[in-house]
Amino acid sequence: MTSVARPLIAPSILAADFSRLGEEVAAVAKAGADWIHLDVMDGHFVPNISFGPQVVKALRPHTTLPFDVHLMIEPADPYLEAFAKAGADNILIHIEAGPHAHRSLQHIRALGAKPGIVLCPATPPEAVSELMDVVDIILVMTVNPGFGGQKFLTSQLSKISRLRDMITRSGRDIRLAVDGGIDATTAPLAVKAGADVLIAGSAIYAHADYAAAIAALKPQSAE
Ligand SMILES: O=C(CO)[C@@H](O)[C@H](O)COP(=O)(O)O
Repeated sequence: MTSVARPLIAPSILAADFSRLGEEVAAVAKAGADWIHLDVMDGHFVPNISFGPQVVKALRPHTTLPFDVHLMIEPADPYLEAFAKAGADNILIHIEAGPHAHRSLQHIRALGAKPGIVLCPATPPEAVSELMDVVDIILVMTVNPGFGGQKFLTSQLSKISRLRDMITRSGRDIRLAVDGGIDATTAPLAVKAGADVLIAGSAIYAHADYAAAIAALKPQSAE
């Protein structure tokens, strides 16, 4: 297994208080977050609905941190430009959400955002092997997407390790993110397997002290 020091922490606002989203974004930024993770759900690709580009745009003035926008929508292509214009820095699409991921990722880069690809738990790491030259971020879902507060799937740890090896072999600077059930117990497992971005909703927003919650996700060796 590979160990990656100093993982980035990206709070998922899905677990925030939606009646005060702007304040919630600013609060985690102040508490030491590195990115803000925004989950976009369409009620079709995943069985839940969250928000669209207007909310991303409304939140943009509340922090200068990068916005990591995870599109759980199918199709994604018609909406890429709207999310880029709304202020998304990273735009991530699912490999399972359409046949032309390569084209979509190139489009995201042309829009001026960093392209990312997301894998559901059932998808093998090799599914993204032909995309290594066009992605800046690979996101391994450690739960089935659609809801926060689910249990971390330890079955995904070997996938993280294999993707870390694929990234090393590519020679490219690709971030390897994990999302779903990340807390103080599972974060070190994901980092040991090779993850360098930890996305967490409940483990941060359900905590009274956001700074302490973010610090608790950082492995001791990364302090
Ligand atoms: O994309 C998703 C869920 O589909 C995640 O970003 C969750 O929002 C993470 O929530 P926790 O598992 O950390 O509560």
